[in-house]
Amino acid sequence: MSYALKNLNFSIRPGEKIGIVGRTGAGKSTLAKAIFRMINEHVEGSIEIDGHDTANFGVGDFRPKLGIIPQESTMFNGTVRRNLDPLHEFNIEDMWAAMIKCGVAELIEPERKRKLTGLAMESSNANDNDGNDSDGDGDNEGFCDRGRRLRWEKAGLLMRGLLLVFDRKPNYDEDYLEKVGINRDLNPNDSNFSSGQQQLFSLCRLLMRKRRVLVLDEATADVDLETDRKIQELIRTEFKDCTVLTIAHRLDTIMNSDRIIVMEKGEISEIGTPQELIVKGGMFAELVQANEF
Ligand SMILES: Nc1ncnc2c1ncn2[C@@H]1O[C@H](COP(=O)(O)OP(=O)(O)OP(=O)(O)O)[C@@H](O)[C@H]1O
Repeated sequence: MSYALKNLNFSIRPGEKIGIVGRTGAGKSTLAKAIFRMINEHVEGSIEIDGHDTANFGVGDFRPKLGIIPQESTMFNGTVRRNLDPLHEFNIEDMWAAMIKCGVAELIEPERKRKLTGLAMESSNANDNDGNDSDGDGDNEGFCDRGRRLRWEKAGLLMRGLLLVFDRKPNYDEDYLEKVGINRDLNPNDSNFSSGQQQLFSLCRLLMRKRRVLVLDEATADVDLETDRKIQELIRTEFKDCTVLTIAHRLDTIMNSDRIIVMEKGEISEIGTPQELIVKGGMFAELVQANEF
């Protein structure tokens, strides 16, 4: 029998960021599936997490500790909200915070940025309606109100600035989110979202759930370079304590990894830091030189 994976023997330290590369059919996705025990037949050897052989656990015991963004991101029939939280595990605030971080919020509410900066204007207009010289006696009450209004506006802007600096979000309520479309129905069969945008949804799901081991299988293959960079930065900050295995087709995506695994015909042909592998002059160095990603 010919095996899709063979002679694999390696350890990954807690919190390590591992990039996995290799040519098509080298066994990268099979490795990810093996970690998740999505392959159970014809398996020899063992995979241990925290010193425990995963074969001794029920899948339900350890899968909640793992997270994966597969090559093909999936959208379900149902609302945006159901797509992110099918089991109703999260409150709306946490969901919205994750959506903002991943850029999903802007997909369902394209005018989000404008609204954030425009709110001060709205509050100013609201004051105009009920604050200006309301008794009509022509005294300088309007002037006083204007001064007060300006102070409120400044305080509002300052508050918004602080919220942004500390990465907090304004208090969005259900009505507001209903209006921007969190309960909008998505039909996976129509072209509501591009495949890159669907990958952002998958990332969002992952961000809401704290997993200790993550596997990203070409998770950003369909997003543009700029978005990919932002996502990698997000992964570095949000998942800094997690062990992350990133299968990538783009050099940029994995160049900041702690170590790189190069797969070839189901085996590990090279393993080491990116610098070590470049100096070594093997397949990884060739891929870098040819920029073959
Ligand atoms: N379910 C399966 N049954 C039999 N062979 C399989 C199965 N899944 C994958 N293989 C084979 O295992 C090998 C590795 O496939 P795998 O999808 O892991 O490669 P990969 O490195 O992820 O490729 P790609 O970059 O194209 O996604 C291939 O030869 C493939 O044909």
